[in-house]
Amino acid sequence: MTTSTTTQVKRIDVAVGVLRNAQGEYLFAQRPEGKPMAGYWEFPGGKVEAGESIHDALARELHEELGIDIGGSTHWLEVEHVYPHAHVLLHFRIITDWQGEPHGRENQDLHWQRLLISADGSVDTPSTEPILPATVPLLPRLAQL
Ligand SMILES: Nc1nc2c([nH]c(=O)n2[C@@H]2O[C@H](COP(=O)(O)OP(=O)(O)OP(=O)(O)O)[C@@H](O)[C@H]2O)c(=O)[nH]1
Ligand SMILES: [Mg+2]
Repeated sequence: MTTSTTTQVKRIDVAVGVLRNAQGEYLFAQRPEGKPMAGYWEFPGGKVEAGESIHDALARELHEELGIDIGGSTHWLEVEHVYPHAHVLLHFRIITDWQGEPHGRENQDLHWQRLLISADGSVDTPSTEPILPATVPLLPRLAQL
């Protein structure tokens, strides 16, 4: 029996795919109804299952969510974030090589967006607002790659 009154939420590993096309645009997806933080935009991806590598989880998630098959993926960075609904460790990987045309297989809207840095150093993403809070601070770094 536990005597603690605090709720310990287990940290979840999430594989996140940063898809960049030949025009230098990045793919965003809108979280569908029924998921936590529905309506927020994100990079596609999802939870890593037991025994999976991050790359394998990403390949599976992008097939499930977008109907594409990725070639390689390159580690970019990791970010930890605590939401009311979850404590996540996000593993971002960059992908430039895939087969198939991404389409929303879970009724999510998709949008390819160029990342332009504005005068104050932030990135304008007018077509994909709001973006998940843990992902927003990474956009200026991505725009400079
Ligand atoms: N895919 C993705 N998830 C992100 C990003 N930023 C961020 O904080 N997250 C968080 O990471 C978690 C991703 O889990 P998910 O609910 O999408 O997982 P999933 O695709 O396996 O969904 P499912 O469990 O409904 O099948 C969420 O808590 C989400 O808020 C991001 O840019 N992309
Ligand atoms: Mg997902």
